[in-house]
Amino acid sequence: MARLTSELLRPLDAAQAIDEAALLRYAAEHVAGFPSPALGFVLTQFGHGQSNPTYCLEVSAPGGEARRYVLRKKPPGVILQSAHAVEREFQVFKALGTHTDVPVPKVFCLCTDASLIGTPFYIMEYLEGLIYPDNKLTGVTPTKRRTIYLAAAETLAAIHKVDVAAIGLQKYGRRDNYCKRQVERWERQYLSSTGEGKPARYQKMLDLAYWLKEHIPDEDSSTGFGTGLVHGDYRVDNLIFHPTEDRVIGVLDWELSTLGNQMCDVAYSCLPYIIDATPTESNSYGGFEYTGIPDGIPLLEEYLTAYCSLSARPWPAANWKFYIAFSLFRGASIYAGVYHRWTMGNASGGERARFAGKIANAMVDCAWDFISRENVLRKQPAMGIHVSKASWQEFHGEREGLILKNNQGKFVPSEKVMQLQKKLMKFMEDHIYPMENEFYKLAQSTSRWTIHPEEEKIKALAKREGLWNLFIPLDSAARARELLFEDRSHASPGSTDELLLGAGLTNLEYGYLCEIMGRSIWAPQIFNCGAPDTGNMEVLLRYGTKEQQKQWLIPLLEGNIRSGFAMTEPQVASSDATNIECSISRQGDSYVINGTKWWTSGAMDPRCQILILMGKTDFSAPKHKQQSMILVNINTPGVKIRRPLLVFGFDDAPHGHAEITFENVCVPATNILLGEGRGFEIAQGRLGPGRLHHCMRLIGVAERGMNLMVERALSRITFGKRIAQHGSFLSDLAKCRIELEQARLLVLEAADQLDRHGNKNARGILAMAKVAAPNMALKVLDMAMQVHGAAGLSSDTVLSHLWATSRTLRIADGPDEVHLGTIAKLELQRARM
Ligand SMILES: Cc1cc2nc3c(=O)[nH]c(=O)nc-3n(C[C@H](O)[C@H](O)[C@H](O)COP(=O)(O)OP(=O)(O)OC[C@H]3O[C@@H](n4cnc5c(N)ncnc54)[C@H](O)[C@@H]3O)c2cc1C
Repeated sequence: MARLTSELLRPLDAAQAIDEAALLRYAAEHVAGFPSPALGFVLTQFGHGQSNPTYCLEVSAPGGEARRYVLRKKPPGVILQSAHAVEREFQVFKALGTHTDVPVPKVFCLCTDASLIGTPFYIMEYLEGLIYPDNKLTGVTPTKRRTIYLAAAETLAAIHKVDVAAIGLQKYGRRDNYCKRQVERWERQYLSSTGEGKPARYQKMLDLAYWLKEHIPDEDSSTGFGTGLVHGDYRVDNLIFHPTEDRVIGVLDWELSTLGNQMCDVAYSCLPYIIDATPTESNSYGGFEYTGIPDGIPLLEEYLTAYCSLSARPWPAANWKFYIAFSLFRGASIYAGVYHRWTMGNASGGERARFAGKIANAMVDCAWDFISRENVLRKQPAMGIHVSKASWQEFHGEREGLILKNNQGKFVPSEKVMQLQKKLMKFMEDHIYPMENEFYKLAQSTSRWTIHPEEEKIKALAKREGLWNLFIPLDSAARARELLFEDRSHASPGSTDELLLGAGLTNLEYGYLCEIMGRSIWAPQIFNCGAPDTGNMEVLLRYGTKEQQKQWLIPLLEGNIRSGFAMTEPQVASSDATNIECSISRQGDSYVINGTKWWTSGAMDPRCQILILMGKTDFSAPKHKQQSMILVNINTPGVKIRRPLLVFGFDDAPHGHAEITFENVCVPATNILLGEGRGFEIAQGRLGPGRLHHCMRLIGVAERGMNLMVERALSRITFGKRIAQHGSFLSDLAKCRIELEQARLLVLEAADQLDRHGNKNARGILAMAKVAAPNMALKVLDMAMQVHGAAGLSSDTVLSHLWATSRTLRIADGPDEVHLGTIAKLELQRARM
C-alpha cells in the first residue's frame, strides 16, 4: 500500500533526540528562507529505513505558514567506518539536483561539525509524495504496479547515464575493480559486525566472500562502458513518486553511492524477484519467483529489458549469477550491521532491526542456492521477450503526456544525443567539409578509383572519437558485443572494440545524427555509416552464422573492408524482386551462381570485398520462397565487374555503381544466409532501417541546400537588390522550410514507430517517409540551384551532386510508386476494418 511521506512520520525516539535549539539556530543561519524566528517547531522522525536517522522539521513562519524540511544525520554511537556517509549523500544530491534531471530533493546545507547535534547532518527539501514500502505493491492496481516498476527502471537508467565528469563527480569514487573492492569492503564490515562478543558469524557468508572473489567479472577491471554513478541501494522503496502521476520525484538514500560497476545496482534492484527481505519473523524469505509474481509487476526479464534499452546497456546474462550473489552478499553484510547496532541499542529502524540477523543469513543461503542453479538468465533477451507492447504504450503514452505538459515536445533529443550532435557537427566542420574539394579532385582524376589517403586517417579519428557505427541499433549491439568479446581475450568493454558497437542508440536517436552526416556525400562512410554497408552489417548481425560474422562482419564493423548488395538486374523489372533471375544452384558443398547484376553500389570501391547477392535457389517454389541471399567474395573467379554506371554523369568514384556478371561463380554452401528460400525474409529486415537512413540523410541534404541557398541569396545582388530582398525568393524559401520540417517530422515519427512497433507494423509510415524525403530534398535543392543561377548547375558547388543523388532515391530502394502502393493499400485496409 502506498504511503504518503507525511504518513511515515512518527514521534521522536527518545534515544535519538537532538539539541533542537542548536539545530534551529544553525538552520536559520544556513537554510535560505528558513522561518526565523520560528514560531512553532515540531521535530518528528521517519519510521521507514534502518540506517541514517532522518527527521522532519516542521517550522511555522511568522505568517502562520508551516514549512517542512528533512534532516538526515549519522546514527549516534560507535559506527562502522565509511558507512553512513551523509557528507557524500549531500555531495551527490547537490551535483544531481543542480546539473541533471535525475529526480532528487534539493539540499540546503551540510553541517560537518559533530558537536552541534552529535553527528554531522544535512538539511534538504521535504518532498510530499508516495512511497511504496512493500515491493510487492500490495493494494496497488496491476496497471499501476507495472508503471511503477518501469518508472523505477527508467530512473535507474537515468542515474546510470549521468556524465559524472560533467557534473563534478569524477572523483566521487574509483571506477575500476569496483566489485573486487566492494566484496572486500562488505566482508570487512561483516567481520566487524560479527564474531566474539557480537552476533554469531555465519561460515557460509565467509565462503560466499571467497566464491565472489574467485568469480569477479572481467568487466570489473574496466574503466569505461558500464561504469559510472552507482546508487548503491536502489530499490522501489527508496523512491518517492508524485502523489498523482506515477513518476519518480525523488531518489533517496544515497549513502552508499559511489562510482563503479553499475550492473551491481541493477542486480540489487532485482532482488525482490529473488528474495523477500522484509524484516519479519517469517521463516521463508522467497522472492517473486518463489511466491509468484504479483499481477502487473513486469517479469524480471521485462524489467531488465526496459532498463537495458533505456540505458543502452548490454544484456547482463554473462555475469548475472555473480551480480545477484554479490547483491545478496552485500545485503547480508548490511543487515548484519543493522542487527549488530540493534544489539547495541542504536539501530534507527527500531524493533524491526531485531529480524535483521535472520534475514542476513537467509540472504547468504539464497545466494548459495542461486549460485548452484544451472540457468539464471537467458543468454540474451529472446526476440519475443520485451515489455509487452500495451504496457510500453501505456507507459510511454503517460510519459509523453508528461513531457508535453513540461513543454518539451515529443521529438526532443536526449542529452546524450545532443552531445553527440555537437560532437558530430564539430567533426564535420573540422574534418569533412574542408576536405570535400580534395576528395572531389581525386574522384575526377584518372586515379578516381583509389582512396584518398586522408580519408582513412579521418575515419580512424572518427572511430577514436566514438563517432563510429552509430547506426547499430540497441538490440543488434547486444548481439555484436557477444560476438566481438567471445573469443577475444584482449577485448573487453571499454577497449577500442567497444567503440565498434556504436553508442547504443535507438533508430530515432540515430535519426538526429544520421541527418547531420547526410549533409556531405562523403561523410556517412567516414563514420562507417554509409550505404550499403550499414544494411549489409545489419543482415550479417541478424541473420549471419557465427562463422559468417567472424569472416565478414567484424572487418566491416572495423571499417577495414566495404561491401555491396547485388539484387537489381538489367533485364528484369527489379522493383518487383520476384522477377530476379540470377540462379544460385546447389552443387555438392557449393553453390554456383550465374547471372548479371547492375547498380551494385560500392562494388567499384577498392576496399569492397564482399557482396550479398540475391538470386533464386528454386525456380519452382512458391513465388516468395524462390529467392535466397548468399555471400560472395568479390574476388571469386567468375565475378567480373563490367563497368561503372553513371548517374547524370556522376560515377560516384571511388564508391561507384557496378554492372557485374557472375559466370559459374562457385562459393561454399556455408555462404548461404539463413537458408534457401529465405531471401525475402531477409530483405524485409534489411530494408526498413536502411531505407530510413536514406531519408534521414536526405533531411541533411536539404538542410545543406537551405544553407547554401540562404548564403547565396544574402550575398548576390540582382537588379539592385540582394536576392534575399526579392519577394518571390522569400515565399519560395519559406515554402522550402515548411516542406523540410514536415518531412523531418515524418522521418522522426517513422524512426520512432520502427523502434516501438518493428519493421512490419511501421511499414506504412516508412513508405511515407521514403516518398516524402527525396521529393522534398529535390524541391529544396532545385530552388537552391535556381538561386545560384548557372553556378548551381555546375560542379563548382555540391548542389548538383546532391540533387543527382537525391533523385536516385525516388527509384533506388524501391520506386515511389511501389511505396505509394503500400500506403494506399493500408489506407484501404483501414477503411474496410
Ligand atoms: C544510384 C543507384 C544505386 C542503386 N544501388 C543499388 C544497389 O546497391 N543494389 C541493388 O541491388 N540495386 C541498386 N539500385 C537499383 C534500384 O534498387 C532499382 O533501380 C529499383 O529497385 C528499381 O528497379 P528497376 O530499375 O529495375 O526499375 P523497374 O522495376 O523496371 O521499374 C521502373 C519504373 O516502373 C514503375 N513502377 C514499378 N513498379 C510500379 C508499381 N507497382 N506501380 C506503378 N509503377 C511502378 C516506376 O515508375 C519505376 O520507376 C540502385 C539504383 C540507383 C539509381
